[in-house]
This record gives sequence, structure tokens and C-alpha cells, in this order.
Amino acid sequence: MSDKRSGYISWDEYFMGVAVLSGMRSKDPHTQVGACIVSEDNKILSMGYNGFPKGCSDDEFPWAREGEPYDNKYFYTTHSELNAILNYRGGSLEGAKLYVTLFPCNECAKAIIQAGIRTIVYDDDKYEMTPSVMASKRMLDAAGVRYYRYKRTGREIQITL
Ligand SMILES: Nc1nc(=O)n([C@H]2C[C@H](O)[C@@H](COP(=O)(O)O)O2)cc1CO
Ligand SMILES: [Zn+2]
Repeated sequence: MSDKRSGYISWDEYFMGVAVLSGMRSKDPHTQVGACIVSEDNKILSMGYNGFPKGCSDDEFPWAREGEPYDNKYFYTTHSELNAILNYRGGSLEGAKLYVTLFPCNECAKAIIQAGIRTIVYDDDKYEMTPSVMASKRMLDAAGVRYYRYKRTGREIQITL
């Protein structure tokens, strides 16, 4: 009886890999974010990436980061976490785990808490010093939602399609 294969990727590598792959669909020229929601028994429930809502053309709505709020992207981009929550057509997300490539903002934190997601695994936290992320962590802590940083293995995972 041969021993099982070694070197297979961990659950966290698998699901963070799905989140990274989802982010590759983002048309945001500056920051591409991907999310993957997983059940407590490691079933993938939903995925999402940041972009404009259905019907709001990627070629007509603004991708600018500066200028009047009406003319930059922030009013219009749906964040990857919210897209993953809204893309889920099943029942409840109670107790689910969210893998996301960038730490959730305060708006997404509210949606995450209200959806019943209990754990967040994040990769980058480049906005950690912003009021948005500080408020996000304040609510997540108050709501008892656990979050931890994805432990990068440094392993290159090759995907050739
Ligand atoms: N956690 C997040 N998930 C997201 O999907 N986003 C989206 C909103 C914008 O489309 C983009 C951030 O643009 P920028 O400020 O890095 O140029 O990523 C942003 C954050 C940060 O809170
Ligand atoms: Zn957000």
C-alpha cells in the first residue's frame, strides 16, 4: 500500500488561491481584490472580486482614484467581500469563513458581521492605518468575528491553463 502523496497544498493555500484567482477578474487598474467564502466543513460557498455592479459598464464608469467623488471609482466599486456575500444563492452564511486578499473595510465588516461570517483570513493589510480599517477591526472585535493573516509559504503554485 503506497503512502499518500506529500506536498499537497493546505486548506488555507487552496482557498486563498481561489481568492487570488478571483481577483484576477478585477478590472480595477490599481487594486485587484478577490474573496472566497467557505463553509465550516471546507466547502466553497461563494467567490467575488471588486468591480462595478451589473449594468454599470467597466468602460463607462470611472476607475480614477482622485477627483470629485461622483467622478472617481469609490462610489461605484462593489468590494470583493460584498460581491462574494451577494453572489451566494444558498441559504445562510452563518458560521462561514471568508478568505480575502485585502483586509475588509468598515462597510464590508458590517456586511460580514450581519451575514454571520465568523472567521476572516486575509493576506494584505495595506490600509491598516486608515480609519476605515481601524473601524472595521473595532466592529469585528466587538462582534467576535475572528481574523488572522494568511501565513505565506513562499511556495510558488504554478497554474498553466
Ligand atoms: N477590502 C477591500 N476590498 C475591496 O474590494 N476593495 C476594492 C475597492 C476598490 O475597487 C479597490 C481599492 O482601490 P484603491 O483605493 O487601492 O485604489 O479595491 C477595497 C478594499 C479595501 O478595504
Ligand atoms: Zn469593503
